Amino acid sequence: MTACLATCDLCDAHKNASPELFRVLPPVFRDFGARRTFAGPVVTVKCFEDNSLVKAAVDSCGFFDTPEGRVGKVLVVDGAGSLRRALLGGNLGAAAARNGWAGVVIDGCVRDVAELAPLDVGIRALAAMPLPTEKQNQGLKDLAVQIQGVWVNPGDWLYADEDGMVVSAQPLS
Ligand SMILES: O=C([O-])CC(=O)C(=O)O
Repeated sequence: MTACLATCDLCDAHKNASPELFRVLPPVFRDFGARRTFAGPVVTVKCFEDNSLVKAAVDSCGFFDTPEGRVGKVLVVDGAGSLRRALLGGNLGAAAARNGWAGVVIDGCVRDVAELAPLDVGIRALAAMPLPTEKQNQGLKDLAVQIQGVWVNPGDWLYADEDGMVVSAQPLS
């Protein structure tokens, strides 16, 4: 299991680090899953009101095994902050939990809030929106994305807890 470090402690230790190494996401995300604290290496998707690649990601294996134990990954979705469509709902959230993802962070919306609430996976998004997307296989994956103005790169480490979310170019200890 990945150690979940307190974001406040990480900020105390790294607040003067260069933004290439350490970034803090703006405090505009709501918590929708049962896992309030999560951390892991980042995988990215960029899409606009089309969650085809979000579905493909959460349907795939969300972890890898190391000699120190299992490491769950964090899917970071640049949805351009759209409040018009939901990029993840109960089915995709359940897939993320089942496939061992540590968390899903969406710069956009989710739906099926009651179904997401008990899932053992971190889920952060801007808001709830009942409208789904049209899946038309549009989007990009494994690229640097901007989440609320903050760069997040594939392979960065994301740490989330009740105080917020931080991103580091290296795993932190
Ligand atoms: O499939 C979708 O577009 C989102 C959804 O409703 C779900 O994950 O259950």
